[in-house]
Amino acid sequence: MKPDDAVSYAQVAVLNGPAEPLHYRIPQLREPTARPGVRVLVPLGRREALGIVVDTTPTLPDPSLEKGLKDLAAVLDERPVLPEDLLRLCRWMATYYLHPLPAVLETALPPGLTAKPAIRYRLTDEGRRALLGSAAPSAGARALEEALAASGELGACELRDLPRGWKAHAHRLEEKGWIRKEFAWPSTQPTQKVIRIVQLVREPPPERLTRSRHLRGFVEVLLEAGGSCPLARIRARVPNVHYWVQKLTEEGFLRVQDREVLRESPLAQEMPPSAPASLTPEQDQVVRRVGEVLDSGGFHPLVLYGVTGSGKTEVYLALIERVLAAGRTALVLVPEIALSTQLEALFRSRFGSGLAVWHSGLSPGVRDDQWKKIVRGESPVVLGVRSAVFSPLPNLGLIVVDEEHDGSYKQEDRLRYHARDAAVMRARLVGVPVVLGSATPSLQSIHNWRLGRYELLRLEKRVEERPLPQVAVVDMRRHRGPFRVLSPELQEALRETLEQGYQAILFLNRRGFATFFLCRTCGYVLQCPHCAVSATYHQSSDRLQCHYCGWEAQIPGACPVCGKHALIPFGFGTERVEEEFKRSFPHVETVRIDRDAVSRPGQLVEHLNAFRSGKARVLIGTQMVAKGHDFPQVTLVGVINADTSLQVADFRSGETTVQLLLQVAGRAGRGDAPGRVLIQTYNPQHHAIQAAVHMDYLRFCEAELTSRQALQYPPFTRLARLLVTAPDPEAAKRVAGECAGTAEELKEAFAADDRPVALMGPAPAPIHKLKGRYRWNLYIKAWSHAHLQPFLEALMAWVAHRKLPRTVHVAVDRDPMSSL
Ligand SMILES: Nc1ncnc2c1ncn2[C@@H]1O[C@H](COP(=O)(O)OP(=O)(O)OP(=O)(O)O)[C@@H](O)[C@H]1O
Ligand SMILES: [Zn+2]
Ligand SMILES: [Zn+2]
Repeated sequence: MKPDDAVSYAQVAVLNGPAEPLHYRIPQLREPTARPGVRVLVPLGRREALGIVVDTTPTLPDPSLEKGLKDLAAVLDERPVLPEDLLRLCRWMATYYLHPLPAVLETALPPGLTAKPAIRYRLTDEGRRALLGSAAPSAGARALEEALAASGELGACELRDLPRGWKAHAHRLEEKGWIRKEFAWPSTQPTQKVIRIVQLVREPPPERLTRSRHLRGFVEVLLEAGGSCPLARIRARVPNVHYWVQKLTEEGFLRVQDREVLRESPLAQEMPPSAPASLTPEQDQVVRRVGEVLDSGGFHPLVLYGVTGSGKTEVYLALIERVLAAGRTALVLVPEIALSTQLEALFRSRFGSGLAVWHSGLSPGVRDDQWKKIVRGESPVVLGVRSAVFSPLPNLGLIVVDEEHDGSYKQEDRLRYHARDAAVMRARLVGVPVVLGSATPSLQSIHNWRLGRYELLRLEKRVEERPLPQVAVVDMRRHRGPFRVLSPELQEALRETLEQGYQAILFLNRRGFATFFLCRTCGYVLQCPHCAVSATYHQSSDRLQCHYCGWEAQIPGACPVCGKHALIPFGFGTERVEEEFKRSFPHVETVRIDRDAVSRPGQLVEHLNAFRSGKARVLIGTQMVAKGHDFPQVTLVGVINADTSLQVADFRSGETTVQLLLQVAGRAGRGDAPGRVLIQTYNPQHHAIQAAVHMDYLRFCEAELTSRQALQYPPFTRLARLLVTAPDPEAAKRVAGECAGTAEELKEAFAADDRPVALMGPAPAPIHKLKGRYRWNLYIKAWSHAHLQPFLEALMAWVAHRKLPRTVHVAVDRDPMSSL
């Protein structure tokens, strides 16, 4: 029974329901009780929907809501699936990214937890006795009772076939305690794995052991295993094991227990725990400083600016060990699966089964199990990509964001969140330190350090006195033909490196063979029919492919515009690099890593292993190979075309180019031999390229910040993008125009209020058409978050009120990283 002062209203975010949470009455339910973070079933219109309780209150904010208020239909969890801090994080994200809260919660939870359960009714013992002879009031009720009496339990299929009236009766029977409602997640809840553990409670007397050889064998296996072991292990050595288990259990010598086995990441390797290396003085200093911060408690953002190969990972490990020793938990984010698989082996060797891994390469079943381990506190360390920021770690003590500058942390569809920013917010909500590590920290983090908001910690040297690599530029304006792919300088360097027995990485941020097909007669470029981008040619499949929507086609014999047979391939990607390399070095084994060559994480690990073991001597790849990897035998890195990221019309292109170049350069010389880097470019004097050559990141940042300030770009201002898309080009243009008109009016009102806001656009997005939808951008700039937030809220309120056609979408991209 509920005490009188108990809460009686729940605010529920209804999945696939309205953007705003709805109120429901909490009925005098039996256990479990409704509280924030649990899943519930609620009536919504004529259906029953799944929701998450986000708040409970004793009164309604507005008494007039009472009318028409409905009861929660069922509470599905005994313990919250979302702990309090995560719920707060989700609410913050819904506000900040102007995204419906139910959709945010759906992003935060593993897929298995957001599916709607099926209902089953089961007859209780009491019900079985009472039902006989009870008078059912309707045909539906009678049918329900008969069906229950016949089978004892009814699932969705059987219930569907019952005549009307059974629902109300089921409710009555449930109130009386005659039937019990149960929930099952049939399709998404993968079958659980269970193992049977046998435990020796006391040893059988020696005279019995001497009498039976099998019993002796049975007990020996158990004793060898330290008193308990999986039944399967005994079965392998002793016949008739079930007979013995039953007999010994009855006599009180044994105890049998079923234990749920949680599935692990398929990429995890079990390795004996490795002893931590002794830290370098620099590493030690950093660990001590963060240790102080951990001891004093509270939110504290730190930037760990450590050059490539300075041993940041070892610092993270030492910090995590401290956190674990204090009985708390730690979360480590990495930008990509490729990096997760490298760190996973290392982390596993230190933390064993205390490590949970989280990325999209895991099957839904494994993800559900990792989630369970985390919630139960069985995995105090979580390593994962972007969405791991939602790991339900209890008692969180530290968050680490590795390669914090990396653009992969930004999700570019649906909920357009930045996992690094979300991680910082989570650390703030929980009140713990957050370490943002990188050899090339984002300008935003450098800016926050200069403002005194973040503390900067540095690792200026590589471990073991290893030098940073020598970087040189190859001016590609002098080279023609195949030399445009591999310049004579790079070929010479490759030859030397391979002769000395070392390895090389060739980096190009474009996959495929040729990046476009041009008609030599009329100049037409073959395009994807669904996107306004040129189609890439893939030689391995001899087909054209769109890298944005996946469209594929044969190469047309003639130009679709002028009909001449004059189509020729231009530009090149990783596939062509591999071919050119093979032409010059036919006997050298290579491995290619890009999204064509590795379609699943298992393959990625295979390729990385082939390179690590030395079976492959040269690694060719896209940005998947550029960062974080630690291959000690690599002494040469070749950047095939440093200009690809400079060509992007974006105020961040300088920053991303330097970061990319320094990161990929940092893969060279991480072992005993020094490394060197050749950067092929058509813009040798560009300041971003020069900064990479001189490895002078901080000076680049100073210059770049000065120019950003002059131009009033982030991080000195706050930016949002309104992205309007529609299948009809006119509709997209019209709605973008209307949004801009409303934004103009709002701007006036804000200006009158001394809250200046600037607008840019509307303009067609650089990729004007994507997956069959036309796209328009409107940029909104403000000088503080406090001004931008209400502006965006007002604008989106107008959009919601305007009731646009269903096919037109208006999305907010907060702190946009991409202008495409
Ligand atoms: N104290 C130490 N003594 C000896 N070797 C170390 C020490 N700390 C780290 N290392 C080794 O140095 C190498 C580089 O370390 P790590 O991969 O952590 O670099 P990083 O700082 O993360 O670089 P990047 O930014 O390029 O990812 C690894 O092989 C690691 O095992
Ligand atoms: Zn043509
Ligand atoms: Zn396309």
